[in-house]
Amino acid sequence: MTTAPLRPVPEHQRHVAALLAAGHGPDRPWPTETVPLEQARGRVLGEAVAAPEPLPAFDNSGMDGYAVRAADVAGATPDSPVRLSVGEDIPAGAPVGELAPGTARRIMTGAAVPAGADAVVEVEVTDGGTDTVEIREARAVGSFVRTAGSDVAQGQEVLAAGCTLGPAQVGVLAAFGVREVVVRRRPRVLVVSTGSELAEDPAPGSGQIRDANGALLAAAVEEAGGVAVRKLWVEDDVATFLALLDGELAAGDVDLVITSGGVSAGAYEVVKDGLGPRGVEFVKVAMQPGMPQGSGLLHRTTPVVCLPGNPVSALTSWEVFVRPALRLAFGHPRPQRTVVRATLTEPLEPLRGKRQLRRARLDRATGTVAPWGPPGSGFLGWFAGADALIDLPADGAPLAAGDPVDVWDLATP
Ligand SMILES: Nc1nc2c(c(=O)[nH]1)N[C@H]1C(S)=C(S)[C@@H](COP(=O)(O)OP(=O)(O)OC[C@H]3O[C@@H](n4cnc5c(N)ncnc54)[C@H](O)[C@@H]3O)O[C@H]1N2
Ligand code: MOO
Repeated sequence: MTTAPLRPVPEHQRHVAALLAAGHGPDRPWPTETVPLEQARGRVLGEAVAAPEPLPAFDNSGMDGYAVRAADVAGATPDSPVRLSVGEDIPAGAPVGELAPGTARRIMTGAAVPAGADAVVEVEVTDGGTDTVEIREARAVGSFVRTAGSDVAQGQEVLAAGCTLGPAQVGVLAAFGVREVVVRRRPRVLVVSTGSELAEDPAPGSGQIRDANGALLAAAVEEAGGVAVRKLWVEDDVATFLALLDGELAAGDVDLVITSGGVSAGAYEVVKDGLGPRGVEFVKVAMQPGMPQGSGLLHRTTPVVCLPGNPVSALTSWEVFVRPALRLAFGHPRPQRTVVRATLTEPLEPLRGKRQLRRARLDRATGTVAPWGPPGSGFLGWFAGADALIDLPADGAPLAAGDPVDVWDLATP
């Protein structure tokens, strides 16, 4: 058997990224949809939002105290306070009139500053009076007055297209009375697990296992900002597999197909045997885990990425090839995981000829990283206890405890 050279990881990353971005670009951006504000958290904003009104909408008090004319209290000191008669209270939410010259009005935080007032004196430097008030310190014009538009001016771009909507962004939209938001449509992903060993029954029979990859990849899709439209299983039968894919794609609601299993060198490689003749490319990438990979277009339009079946290989391949490419395609502002430099807690030996991604635990406080479990691709239990991947370049010198390494922080949003 001849062996083709392994494809370098960056080359396959570019390949998958180009595949997923095909058909989208500045002229044909990812489609958008309108969702209620309550469902917008975590979504990518589809178009910029300009402030429909100033924020705050009216001059209001930043303190509980007294609305005054600064000139009326200009000479106030603790030894020589100024006494003013107190007009009607201004609680927050109350409509407000004017401030008569030479008087003060009690005002609460957030209440509208009356016309004529140009400063608020906080209650702490007064005697708190309700008929008259003794003011013990002068305050400059504008003190504790939050002027209209001082946060966001009317018409100002408050959120840029392509940002993600977290609590602060959702909050500012609510402050403007925005009820619906235009967001990028979540990429719709069909997840297909392959393998006759996968049991549908709760109790697998002899030689059978449960489908871990379906749930794992559906969760990965959702975590990346996509939606796993359907999660299916198919046995190792090429005709059944192809019929299933053709039927699913006919529904027209799938942006990407992810398969797992059936891509290596065995006798029953359903994915490779079924999709190879349809032009999907199967290669070996210089990576461990995740060496065998497939990618191409189904029906000339829908990208398919075929991941290896070992669960650790499937998830690592997802992280390295699919997640960044998918997020880039639909315009997520942070397609990549954060990569940090951290100090190894124990020695590691890089592989010859393959880049290796080792499951690890990252201590973000101390900047240290501990390999977590063996390097083999069957150790899903160990992966479940990890929160990072140590990225070891191929052919590196042996690393000692205390050496710095690149680490992908899987906890990054
Ligand atoms: N002779 C060779 N054998 C293998 C090679 C090779 O180059 N030459 N590559 C190895 C590598 S590396 C990997 S990775 C695997 C990839 O295998 P496949 O993608 O063909 O996957 P399967 O054979 O179907 O399954 C592999 C392994 O994973 C389990 N599996 C599959 N699907 C699921 C699932 N949905 N949930 C849980 N576990 C799953 C499956 O039972 C196998 O144990 O090939 C090596 N072999
Ligand atoms: O390359 Mo495979 O994904 O290690 O086991």
